[in-house]
Amino acid sequence: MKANYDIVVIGFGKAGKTLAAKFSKSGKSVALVEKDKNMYGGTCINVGCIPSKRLITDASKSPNGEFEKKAQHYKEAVAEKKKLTAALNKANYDKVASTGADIIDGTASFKDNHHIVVSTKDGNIEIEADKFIINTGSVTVIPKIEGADSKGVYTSESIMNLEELPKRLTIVGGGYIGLEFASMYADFGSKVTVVQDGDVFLPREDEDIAKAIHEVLEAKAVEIVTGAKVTKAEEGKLYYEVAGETKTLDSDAILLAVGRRPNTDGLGCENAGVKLNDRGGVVTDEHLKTSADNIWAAGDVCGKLQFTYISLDDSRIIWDEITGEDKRTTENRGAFSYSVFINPPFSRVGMSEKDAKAAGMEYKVLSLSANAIPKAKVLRKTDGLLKALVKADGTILGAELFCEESYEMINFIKLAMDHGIKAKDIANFIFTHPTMSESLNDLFAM
Ligand SMILES: Cc1cc2nc3c(=O)[nH]c(=O)nc-3n(C[C@H](O)[C@H](O)[C@H](O)COP(=O)(O)OP(=O)(O)OC[C@H]3O[C@@H](n4cnc5c(N)ncnc54)[C@H](O)[C@@H]3O)c2cc1C
Ligand SMILES: NC(=O)c1ccc[n+]([C@@H]2O[C@H](COP(=O)([O-])OP(=O)(O)OC[C@H]3O[C@@H](n4cnc5c(N)ncnc54)[C@H](O)[C@@H]3O)[C@@H](O)[C@H]2O)c1
Repeated sequence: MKANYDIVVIGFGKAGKTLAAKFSKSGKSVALVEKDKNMYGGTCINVGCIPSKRLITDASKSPNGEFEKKAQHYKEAVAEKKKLTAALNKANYDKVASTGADIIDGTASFKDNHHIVVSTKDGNIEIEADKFIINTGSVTVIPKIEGADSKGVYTSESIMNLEELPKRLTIVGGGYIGLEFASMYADFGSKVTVVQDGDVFLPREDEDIAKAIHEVLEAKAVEIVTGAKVTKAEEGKLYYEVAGETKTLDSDAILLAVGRRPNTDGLGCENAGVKLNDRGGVVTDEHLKTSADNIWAAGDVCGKLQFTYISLDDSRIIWDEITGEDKRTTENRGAFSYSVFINPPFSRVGMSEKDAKAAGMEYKVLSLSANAIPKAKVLRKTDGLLKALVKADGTILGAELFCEESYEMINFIKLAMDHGIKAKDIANFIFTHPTMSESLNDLFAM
């Protein structure tokens, strides 16, 4: 380890590991500082996307019959998930280390805009660098309620290590994590209740889509309570108020899923002239440069979109800026897409009908029931609804796909939108058969 580097990356997230490896391969001297050995590779592979999607996959294979059989299947799934994350953690470490970058185990804090102090198990070390990249991710928001840290209350991270399948699970929050875990634990065999603060279920989505998702969750016996003010958690009991009445929910586990906030605690940004917004996110320009001229920030820590693929794209933007190519920015990366991995998955790109109405745009809605798709019948997955929004000239404004394999199909539509491909081109595109994507022929027929 040296005391001086060209580039120091703080945090082993998606952007951080990508940039550390690329800059190191290009001949720069690079150090990557990570505070937790269990987090080599970041949130996604250790405690986020990959373990949750592995468990979601295994949940869909839960055996029929008595709860004990389901609980055993769940226990095995958790054990398998641990093996997968351990293997990925090692592979991520090896991949970066093999480029010659130094990986430093410790917690970094800025001393000024050219120096950090790293607190390691052997004491503090000071490191100087020409440039810094902040990639410290986000942390779970713990709501300010009595008993939030009591026994039986979990975060997404800790519940994925719980080996006993809860018979009854209460989830606070009906966002991405809340709904994915609701669908997953219901598939594993838990009786799930989701308690959320707002009055409207899935307020970001169109009403018909939210209704279709609600119905599918209800069919799995997931109960959704809206407009609730959660007040206390105690010995598995969740206390909340709805319409002025105090209610109690008994459960074997409570999952807190009310959001994640940028992780800038103790980073000493103020010492380096790096401005934060009122939610603690690092403020950047469209090149992801912070208010300090030699410091960039990528991923969840910016407090905007919290997705692995956005962190990866942030790495492209920073690479372009530092290497002088200056091509990609946060303004030109195209339509924003996402998938919620419930069963069936919901995926969206671009505008919803709600968005188009609010923007006062002229649009036409194209829709299709998942039940009309031959491949959906083959897969025995006929629940769902597909919607697309187009202008009169066939320009695609957005799509909302609630159907099996939508997480693959949505990427095709983003590509079409980013490259100005029109509805008629998709309506006449030759898809292989039988596939879920071929339904886009019918969906986009105007
Ligand atoms: C349960 C769950 C499921 C998810 N599912 C999906 C999904 O399906 N698809 C998707 O795209 N996204 C998903 N996400 C979101 C996704 O995981 C994050 O957006 C992404 O991992 C953020 O990556 P990042 O590059 O910002 O940083 P991270 O991967 O969070 O890495 C930050 C790293 O910085 C380290 N660190 C923090 N502070 C310091 C410091 N001071 N010094 C040194 N090291 C430090 C941390 O230990 C951590 O390893 C999910 C998240 C969760 C929690
Ligand atoms: N498939 C994916 O891409 C995926 C999956 C999981 C997580 N993520 C990322 O992780 C982030 C965090 O996920 P999340 O689900 O924790 O956050 P979220 O912001 O998506 O949802 C939080 C939910 O909690 C509700 N809420 C807030 N405070 C509450 C309270 N006191 N009581 C009851 N409900 C309350 C909100 O109304 C909202 O519905 C997401 O924003 C997303 O970017 C992505």
